[in-house]
Amino acid sequence: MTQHDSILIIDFGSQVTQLIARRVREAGVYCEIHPFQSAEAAYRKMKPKGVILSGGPASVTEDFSPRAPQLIFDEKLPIFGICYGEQTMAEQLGGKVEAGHHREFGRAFLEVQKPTKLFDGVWEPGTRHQVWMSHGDRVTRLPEGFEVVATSDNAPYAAIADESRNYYAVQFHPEVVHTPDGAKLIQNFVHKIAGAKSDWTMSAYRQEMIAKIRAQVGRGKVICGLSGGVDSSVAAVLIHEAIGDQLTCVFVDHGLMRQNEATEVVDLFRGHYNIPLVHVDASDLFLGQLAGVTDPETKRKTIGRLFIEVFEKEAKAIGGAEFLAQGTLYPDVIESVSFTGGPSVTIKSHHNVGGLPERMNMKLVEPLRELFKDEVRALGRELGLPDSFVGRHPFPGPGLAIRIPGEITREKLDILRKADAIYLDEIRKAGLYDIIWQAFAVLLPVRTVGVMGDGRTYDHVCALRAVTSVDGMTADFYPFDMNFLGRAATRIINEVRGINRVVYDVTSKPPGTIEWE
Ligand SMILES: Nc1ncnc2c1ncn2[C@@H]1O[C@H](COP(=O)(O)OP(=O)(O)OP(=O)(O)O)[C@@H](O)[C@H]1O
Ligand SMILES: O=c1[nH]c(=O)c2[nH+]cn([C@@H]3O[C@H](COP(=O)(O)O)[C@@H](O)[C@H]3O)c2[nH]1
Ligand SMILES: NC(=O)CC[C@H](N)C(=O)O
Ligand SMILES: [Mg+2]
Repeated sequence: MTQHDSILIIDFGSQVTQLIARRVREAGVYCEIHPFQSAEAAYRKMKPKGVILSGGPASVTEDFSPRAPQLIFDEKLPIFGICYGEQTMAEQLGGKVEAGHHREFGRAFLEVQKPTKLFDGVWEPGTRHQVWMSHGDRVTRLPEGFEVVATSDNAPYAAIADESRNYYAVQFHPEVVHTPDGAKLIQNFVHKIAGAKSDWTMSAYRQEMIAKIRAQVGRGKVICGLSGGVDSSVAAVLIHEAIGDQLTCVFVDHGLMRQNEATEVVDLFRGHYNIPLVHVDASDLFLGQLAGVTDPETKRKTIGRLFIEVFEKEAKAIGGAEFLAQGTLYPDVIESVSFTGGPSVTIKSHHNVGGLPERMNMKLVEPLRELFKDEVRALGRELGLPDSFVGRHPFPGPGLAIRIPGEITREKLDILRKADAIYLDEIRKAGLYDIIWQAFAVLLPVRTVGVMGDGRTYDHVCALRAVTSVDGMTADFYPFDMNFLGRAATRIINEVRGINRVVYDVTSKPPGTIEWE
């Protein structure tokens, strides 16, 4: 891979470290997040132009709290510390931090005291700006060479700088949208202070990945599970561009797809691409094994196992394949090494084909593992994928199975497909599809009494869900206007036999999850 100018982000476990990476990438600069424990090795490998230290839950006043590797100071790199990053920087360079009695959470106002390269073209001395804070500790003595460049009511050292060494640190979080000018400060750091060039473009990425895939795969054969979702479609098209017909895609119709989805995905794909695509109708297999299953985890595990069976069979049918392509994204990679990980509980076993390669003895091809979802979409556009693929809402691997709490039957699947199609149709007509991150209908295992045409009905309840999100990790319910909801509900009840009541889900994540199971 050609060497890009890059920024190393050292993670101390903040909930929003990924946002720092997004802001740096938006500035056109390649970056990687590494936990503080392995940051030194990452530094040696990456040779970054600058380092950003993230926030984190620990307190530098505690024994054995995390520190940045001494190497980054010895190497005289430009450094930008954020929150915990400011605190550990201050401590490591000879200043002092105290566990504060002045906690600040949420919105705060910053008073700019002095001009700095960090504020260049963004903030003038003497002006006030909204920032977002989330801290209990604070810096109480500056290390030598530093001066205060901005203050807030509860953080006299809200922004500090040692311009001669290119060291900058802030107590607030510039990476979140609640700091409206934060992205510009991060841009100033990566461009004006660290001097990194904006060479992180999807067209460069495409060329590099093609070379990399060719080098990895050689004359080998690759199979790729194609769902019609953004990630697997982009991965398939990119790999095909690299190795042509050494790639075979497999679309598994498990009978849990939305209305017309199987034909649409297969037609659209075959219509646009000359990529060998096997369409497996496995609905009898999946629905048969799911009969009588009501427990959400058992459903998910059954589906995961059957996916493996089907892939194994298809790989054999093409005479074996040495490689399995997956649309793994950067957030998946980070989560699996996350510093905050600890003994976390399993909320739900997300279906993915992660278990496949070991069982099938295959090597992984993961051309998207350095990208965020929005970058995958940009790469998809760069590759000329139609909007019908690139702009699609995510759809879970287990499909409608996890949108029918309780037992799954063909009849319930039919009812849900119709309701879901009407709901999405109304969303498109209202021009909301691209604003909403994900929307779908859920068929509840509850029947209620209604009256239609003077007759009594006793039918299912349908719940509608729509969320806004950035990456699916957290989400808010979408605040539809009541007229919209009324319109969608009326159409569903009138047009779908089997549903006589519609409700709207107003739960955010957390505490809810996006899917119901
Ligand atoms: N019906 C399917 N047939 C074949 N492979 C599938 C199917 N459903 C899921 N997969 C595989 O599982 C992977 C994970 O699914 P996931 O839904 O996370 O990604 P996606 O469908 O590619 O994109 P999106 O998240 O936008 O839906 C896919 O990339 C694909 O390889
Ligand atoms: O490929 C997938 N396999 C799964 O098993 C799965 N479960 C949930 N999802 C999708 O992930 C996002 C977050 O969902 P949850 O808040 O319900 O965990 C949402 O976008 C969900 O649709 C899945 N995707
Ligand atoms: N968000 C943070 O980085 C918090 C840092 C530190 N834990 C504090 O409370 O001050
Ligand atoms: Mg999907």
